[in-house]
Amino acid sequence: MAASEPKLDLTLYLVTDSGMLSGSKTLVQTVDEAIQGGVTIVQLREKTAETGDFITLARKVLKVTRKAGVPLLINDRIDVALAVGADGVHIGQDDMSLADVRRILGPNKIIGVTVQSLEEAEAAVRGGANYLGIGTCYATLTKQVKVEPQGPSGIRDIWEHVLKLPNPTHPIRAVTIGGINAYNAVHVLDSTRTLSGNIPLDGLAVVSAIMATEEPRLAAQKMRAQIRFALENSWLARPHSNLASTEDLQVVRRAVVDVFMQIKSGSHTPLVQHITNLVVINDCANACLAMGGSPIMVTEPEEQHDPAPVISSLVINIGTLDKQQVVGMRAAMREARLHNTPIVLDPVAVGASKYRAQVIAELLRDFGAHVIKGNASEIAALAGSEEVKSRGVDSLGSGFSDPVAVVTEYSRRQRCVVVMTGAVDYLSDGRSTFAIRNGHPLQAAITGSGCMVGTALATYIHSIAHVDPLIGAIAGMAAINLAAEHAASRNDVKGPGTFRATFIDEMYNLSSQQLQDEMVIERLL
Ligand SMILES: Nc1ncnc2c1ncn2[C@@H]1O[C@H](COP(=O)(O)OP(=O)(O)OP(=O)(O)O)[C@@H](O)[C@H]1O
Ligand SMILES: Cc1ncsc1CCO
Repeated sequence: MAASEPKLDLTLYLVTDSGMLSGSKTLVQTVDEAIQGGVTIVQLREKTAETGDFITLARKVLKVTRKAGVPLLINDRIDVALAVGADGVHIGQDDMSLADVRRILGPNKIIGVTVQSLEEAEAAVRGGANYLGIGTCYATLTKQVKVEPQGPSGIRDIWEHVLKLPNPTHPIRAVTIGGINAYNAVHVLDSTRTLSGNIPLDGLAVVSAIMATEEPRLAAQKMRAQIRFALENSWLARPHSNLASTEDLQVVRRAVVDVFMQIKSGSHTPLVQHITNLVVINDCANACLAMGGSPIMVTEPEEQHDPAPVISSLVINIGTLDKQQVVGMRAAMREARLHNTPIVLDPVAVGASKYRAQVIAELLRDFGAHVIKGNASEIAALAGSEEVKSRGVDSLGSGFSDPVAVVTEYSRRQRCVVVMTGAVDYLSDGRSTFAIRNGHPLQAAITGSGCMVGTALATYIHSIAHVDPLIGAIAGMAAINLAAEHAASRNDVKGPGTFRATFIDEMYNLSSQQLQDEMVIERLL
């Protein structure tokens, strides 16, 4: 590329659509302000414009992009790109072939290609595309799509595939497109990281998130902040779980006790939002308080926005699911994602009905979670295993023959911490896997002991930026199980009823010294 031409930076890629403009600003103003807010590359897409009008518009936009040193690509129309001297073009599968476009534009222009399958992606890379627009991530009104939205995991499959191609002639870059906004940006970037190597996409492409707002500069700034978080601060971006992955178990134990101490000492009181089931809601609120957190059970969809900035962590538990509750869960998870608030997902009885399975699949596709916690049958249902069956909310039988492989593999696939409860609890972030051998059979004799584990995890994993989710999860799991052991050993506990009340007392009484001395933890991977 000639020195005077702008550098290809795909971090925040704006695709225009003049049909979406809010009315108060022209397309040129919108692009200008969006660039000031942090857009790094612009594609002018005018599907219905007459050639002359398209060229006039492209010249005006080019002035703005050149001033900012940002590349301008023209969608589909090689003639328009040539006429105005744009920096390149973006083509789809139905447009002129990549080889022809390259021949016409020469080696120095940027050519991007929309790809929707492994085959299309491979062909575009082999044909010398400068970048791929991998789509469609989510359903959108912007463009009539012929292929079903693939969700982040489908996008990741394509990204992973192209990065594995032997001997590419140039570095492979890619963005994804389709329904991306500031709410899902971090989730999309996190969950499209390759399974081998943890390599993120180069950026995200947006249309309506910027074009349809009154404040394109602000919208672009928000997107940039989210992309920066995902690429630099999300726990998947950090040299991940460096604490949990140290060989020295003493280091892990100390980190766990530190996380516990922060809450116990009162130096931090996490505000733990729950949208949980009707059976356990009161027990979970009391457990949260007893551990040093502050519970807040906000469920109404319209009410999710206001408290969101001060929520420390969010528990989503589908125990007594109803349609209206799902709307509230979606609104809460959307806000949590915007604020990078850790989400603990408890897929209660997910194997019991197709409805539950569908709700969980959609929540995971659209928002993901930082922690998924379930008993063996719930994890089996999610991971697509037939090995462990459920009966209602309970897991049947003795569990998996290889629980470590199951939790580790599922955690890798979901890009989150997975906690599988039972007589032995397994916790994994996909790289390190631990067992916790604390707890008491009386926990299985009261309802909601699994749901209270969700509360405990969320209480200790109160900040994605400051707490390693696996360390926080170990702290929550060990603390609640030690409380159960202490309660069960008391003379005044005569059975499940007195155990239930005493269990809360012992969560309140547990000291960091007891955690340190009595936690039975084993590294399995
Ligand atoms: N036999 C046992 N020995 C020790 N701890 C146990 C035993 N059974 C369950 N637990 C503990 O109880 C807690 C809940 O785990 P469990 O697998 O029973 O959850 P669950 O089936 O989801 O519960 P629920 O549906 O009642 O909420 C975990 O902390 C686990 O360690
Ligand atoms: C019994 C029960 N049914 C739905 S949720 C719940 C609480 C334990 O998971």
